[in-house]
Parts: sequence; C-alpha cells; structure tokens
Amino acid sequence: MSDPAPADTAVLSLDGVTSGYGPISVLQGVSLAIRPGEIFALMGKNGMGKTTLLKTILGAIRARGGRIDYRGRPILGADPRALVESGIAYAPQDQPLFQDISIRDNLRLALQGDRQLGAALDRVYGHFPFLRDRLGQKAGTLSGGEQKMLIIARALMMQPKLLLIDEISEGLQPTVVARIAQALRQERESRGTTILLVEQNLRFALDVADRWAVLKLGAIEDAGAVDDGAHDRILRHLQI
Ligand SMILES: Nc1ncnc2c1ncn2[C@@H]1O[C@H](COP(=O)(O)OP(=O)(O)OP(=O)(O)O)[C@@H](O)[C@H]1O
Repeated sequence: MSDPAPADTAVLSLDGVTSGYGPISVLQGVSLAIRPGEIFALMGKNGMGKTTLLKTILGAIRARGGRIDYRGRPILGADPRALVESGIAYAPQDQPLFQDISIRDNLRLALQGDRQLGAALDRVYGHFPFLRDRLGQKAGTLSGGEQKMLIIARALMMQPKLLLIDEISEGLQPTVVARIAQALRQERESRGTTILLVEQNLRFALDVADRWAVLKLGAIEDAGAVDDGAHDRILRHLQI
C-alpha cells in the first residue's frame, strides 16, 4: 500500500457500499469519489449514517456489499492497522483521548516510534500553540474545545494522506472552529492532505470544503461543488 498512486486516481472511492448493524441496514449503496488534496464535506441530519460510513471505510463495521478503494486499491477487509500505516487517520466523534495521560503522551502515541517526534510536535504546535504550553497536563483535564483540538492534532501527528473527521465542530465556539478550519486548510495546502469531513455545521463545512454530499437514510441524496448555490441547497436537505 505504500506505492504512489497515479495523480488522477481518487484517494478514496466508494462504489455501492452497503452496511449496517445486525438486522439493521444503514448504508443503502453509497458511491462517492474523493480526489487527491480535496476537502470533502459529507453532510446529513442525525442518524442518516454518516458515522457508519466512516466506520465502514475503516473496517470497524464490516461492509455487506460494494467496493471501497484507497489510492486505487481495494481495502474492504483490510487490517485496520495496515490502513493506519498506509496513511489513513481518523478523528472520531465518540472516542475520547487517553484521559489520564499527558497531552505530550497522547501526541507521542499517535506515532509508531519516536522517530520524527520533534518535527511532528512542532507542526501541531504551529496549529494549536496552547498544546506546547500544557504538555504535561492530563488530556482529561482539558476543556471540551481543547480536547477537540488535541484530537485533530493527534490525527495530524502521523502526517496522514487521508484524514477522516467525524463532526469535530459539534458544540464548539466559533473561534475554536475557525482555528480547526485554518489547521485543516494549512495541512491541505502544505502537504496535500485529503480530508473527508463529516459535518452538520454548514458554515464550517462551506468554509473549508471544495465539494459536498448529503447523506439521507443511508444514500447520497445530493452532491455538488462548494459554490454560490451550495448553502441554500444543503440547508434545504438539513431542514427537511
Ligand atoms: N451499534 C449500533 N447498533 C445498532 N444501530 C446502530 C448502531 N450505531 C448506529 N446505529 C443506527 O444506525 C443509524 C445511523 O447512525 P450513524 O451514527 O451512522 O448516524 P449519523 O448520521 O452519524 O448521526 P449523528 O449525526 O447523530 O452522529 C441510526 O439509525 C443509528 O441508530
């Protein structure tokens, strides 16, 4: 999985993906393709299958059908550790940091070893300077917003090729959302990081994304570029 992918190959593509929980079907045949260096916002109301989609990509939930390719190669059934090693990082909505260890150790554990630790730390401190001042503080004592920034910093430590982010802006004040948006834009500009953002915050999504799709009842209901009409079009789907 470490071979370079051709430049025109989608970093991530889903074709007719179905999945669910026991007798419950959630994803009803999802197809989408995310291009290299693109920030893609997957929107949708509560319970529409957004988190299920991310977990299916990661193999945490087994797909029942369809195909998922990462950099031109099928990844359904791949070992989650191999996916991480191949450059996929995940910033989850529902999985906390290691609460009882320090900020520094939370960040350090994101890397396989201590090689390049200093450079990686400097990069994430550049995005979130408060982390440098609080290195020894236990992650569990950070505020909700600070923990969200640490979750993004941890995902960025390994310099992912593809970053999957689940509703990071939920419950955050606008200045923190703006800081995260800036960090994501900078990573994309400087490293070409491809980002799949699951979001309900329309303003944040339109601020950072190039393209969007709306997931409704486990299927893509609408999709387009972030252009002048995107706001009203997406809002209609989120309100209905
Ligand atoms: N472990 C589970 N067992 C059974 N059903 C589940 C499980 N996890 C999620 N679901 C159901 O799958 C559907 C999709 O849930 P999912 O969490 O993917 O939605 P979502 O779009 O991410 O919602 P939210 O924005 O509220 O996080 C929901 O109906 C949910 O109740």
